[in-house]
Amino acid sequence: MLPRRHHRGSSVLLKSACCVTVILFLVFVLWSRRHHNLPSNLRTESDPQQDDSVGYRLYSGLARPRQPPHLTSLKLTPLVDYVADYSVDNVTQRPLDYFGTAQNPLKFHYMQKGYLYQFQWLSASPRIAYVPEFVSDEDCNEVLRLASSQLTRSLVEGVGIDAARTSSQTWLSVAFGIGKKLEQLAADLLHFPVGSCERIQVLRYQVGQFYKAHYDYFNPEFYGPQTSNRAVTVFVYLSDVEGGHTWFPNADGKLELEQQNFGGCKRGLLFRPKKRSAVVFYSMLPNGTFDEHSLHGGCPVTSGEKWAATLWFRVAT
Ligand SMILES: O=C(O)CCC(=O)C(=O)O
Ligand SMILES: [Fe+2]
Repeated sequence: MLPRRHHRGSSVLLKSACCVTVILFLVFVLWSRRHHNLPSNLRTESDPQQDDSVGYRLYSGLARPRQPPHLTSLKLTPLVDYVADYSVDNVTQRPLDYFGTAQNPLKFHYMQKGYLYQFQWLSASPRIAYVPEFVSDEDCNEVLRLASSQLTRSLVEGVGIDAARTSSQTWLSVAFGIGKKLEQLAADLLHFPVGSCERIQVLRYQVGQFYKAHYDYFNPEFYGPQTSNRAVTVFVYLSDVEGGHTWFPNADGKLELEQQNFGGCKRGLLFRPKKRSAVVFYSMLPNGTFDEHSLHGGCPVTSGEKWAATLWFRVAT
């Protein structure tokens, strides 16, 4: 009898141990599913440790990852220009359908004219990519040196001075010097021809200054017929600052216009200004029409100065 009792006792113990292991395993699976594919710089709204120290922040509610299975092998494999392999986008003349999402960024490196880019596709609607190191520190400083003595209050196109936009700014020619270099870098990245970039806008936001959500594209409904239009914006951060995120409220898939609501900056996708990095976003859909999801703005700066350069690339319409 004794050995049998002993046996029963140890089997109960074994069963409990199994249960505990299964429970621990389930807890681990649930935990890792929640954190799977979330890079350390990306937190969802429900995460109390919201931290965008590396550059961008995601609020929950974005569309599910839309990554074709044949692309999984592309992630983080260096030094290959994958771009050549995929179907072409009418606006950029570059391949389409290689987007990731903010939850699951599609990251790759590629060489372009001697520059090694790390490129991350974060959103398909609107189409947004992030380039963590787009320009050098020296390039940023050179733009600031040239721009800082020439600033005037920013205007809103077709309106003039407006409470929707409170920054200061100046313009850089793309014909020579650092302006030419920036255009060349961005054109190489986008595969747009040099010459399709407008003169470069250099912006300075001081504490409390912002740019309410707007479109870069000139909608012919409001601005009349356009012979060319802004297809894509390369927004380059030239300083580190607190606040001043670039905000895409409709990157959560909902088309709610928030021009009037700067209590916003709490939905969609936000990029923390990080010196040397760039956000690339498209105002046009691949078929050349206007993308309503490309609504974006600059959130108020909370400490320091936000400096940035805007490069708008146009296509004929
Ligand atoms: O300041 C920002 O983050 C956005 C600026 C912008 O949208 C623009 O220059 O068109
Ligand atoms: Fe803009």
